[in-house]
Amino acid sequence: MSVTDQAFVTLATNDIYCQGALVLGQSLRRHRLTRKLVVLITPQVSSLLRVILSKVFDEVIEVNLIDSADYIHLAFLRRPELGLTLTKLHCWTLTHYSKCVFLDADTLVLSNVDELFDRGEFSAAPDPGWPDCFNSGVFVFQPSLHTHKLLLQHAMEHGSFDGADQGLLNSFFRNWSTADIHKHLPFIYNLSSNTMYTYSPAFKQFGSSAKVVHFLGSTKPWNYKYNPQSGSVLEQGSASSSQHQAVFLHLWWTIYQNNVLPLYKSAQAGKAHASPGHRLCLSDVGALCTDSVSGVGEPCANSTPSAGVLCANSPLGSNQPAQGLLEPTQMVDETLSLPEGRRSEDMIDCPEIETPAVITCDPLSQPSPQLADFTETETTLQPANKVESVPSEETFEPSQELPAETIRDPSLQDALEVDLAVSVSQISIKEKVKELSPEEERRKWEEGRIDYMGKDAFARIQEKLDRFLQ
Ligand SMILES: O=c1ccn([C@@H]2O[C@H](COP(=O)(O)OP(=O)(O)O[C@H]3O[C@H](CO)[C@@H](O)[C@H](O)[C@H]3O)[C@@H](O)[C@H]2O)c(=O)[nH]1
Ligand SMILES: [Mn+2]
Repeated sequence: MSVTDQAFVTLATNDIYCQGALVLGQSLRRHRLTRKLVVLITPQVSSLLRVILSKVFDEVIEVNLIDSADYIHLAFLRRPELGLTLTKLHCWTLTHYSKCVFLDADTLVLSNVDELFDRGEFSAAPDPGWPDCFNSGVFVFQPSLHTHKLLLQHAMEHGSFDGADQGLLNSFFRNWSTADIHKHLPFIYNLSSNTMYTYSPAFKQFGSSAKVVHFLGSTKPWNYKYNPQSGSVLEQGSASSSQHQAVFLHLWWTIYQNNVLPLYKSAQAGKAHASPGHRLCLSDVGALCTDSVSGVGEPCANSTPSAGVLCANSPLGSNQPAQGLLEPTQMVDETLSLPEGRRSEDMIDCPEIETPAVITCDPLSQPSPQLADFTETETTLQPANKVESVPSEETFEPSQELPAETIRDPSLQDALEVDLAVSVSQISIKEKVKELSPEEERRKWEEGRIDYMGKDAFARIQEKLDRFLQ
């Protein structure tokens, strides 16, 4: 039974978080999806990723952070650090749905969660760090322009105690912890991956019923690398993960490999029809690199969104699935349900992306991956080269208050585009290193945005000086 006036909603403000949104979308499709799938994006998201998102989501809706005509703009001028926060709040504008479930792009759905739609606004699960507050990574809400307006007003008047949406929503829905126990979602609907090992016995007892896992915190699944041959997730740097978490990380990467990467391939196949500016290639060394011309910083109205991409400024009224320009070509398992109008015969294999014949650890093929006996999994975690890890500077750190002078208008933030490196033995998702013009470099320095760990590191500067002095 399909319910067209209810939806699962997520948010991705850049191409890196889009990877998470794609895995989340595909994980929802694996479990008898009966609601619409919606992703909110901002202008920073490249046109290539818009096309790919439109293959998984029924609606790809661009929301603009800055709208000079309304009070959001004014709010931003005063409280720019709430940028991402307010973007999440835009989900209340989806008034063509009667009820929605918001899921962070760093969540992964493990089984059908339709029963969440039986709950009312505002339902959420306790935050593991402070259980009298809810975690805003999974919540049930009722779209309403009135609530949206009240939330923005609240943001302007009171700010947010953690500088982000979770603090704001907790102070707005302040009686959540006491008023109605039905609005407390069980923890299994938002199982934070980093708490699994802080209370292991509980995880052992209840972990098998987990329905949504949340990779909360600064290290996201896409910060790891994956060896498709051995089925191992390669850990980066000093970040450690528990054996429990390893199973979920492995599941994330398996979905990424099987259900997301082929979408890039099909985008390549159809690029002749897509807007110019995309580049998707397999280099000599077997790396799959993506390139695109994104409408960075362009206002919604002036940009030319890809087919299937709606603008928040445009009338929202269509319940039609967003149809991309390209034929859907997904390499998925039979249980995966496709959006309306998409035929499973369209699925093709992806020969260039070399996948191993045997994946040694495939939790998807097990009856219940989350039930797996962890001592039996072959998932291994190995340290990976830290230099190649995704820089974490753009990662959302809720507790981290940025000094005011380094905060910029979020609509002007650099687009975070991805470099996918896919070889027989390794898949990695990296932020694309962009060559900046000397003017851009200078602007970055003047704004205090100095890459101390990277190209502006003292050792690099010294190298340059040495070369100059030779
Ligand atoms: O650059 C970014 C950062 C975040 N997001 C979106 O915002 C969500 C929240 O960010 P995330 O990095 O997932 O934050 P968490 O590590 O989960 O931290 C906690 O704190 C955040 C700020 O209060 C809340 O939004 C989260 O729900 C809460 O779990 C993401 O999942 C995305 O959907 C982006 O699209 N781009
Ligand atoms: Mn999150």
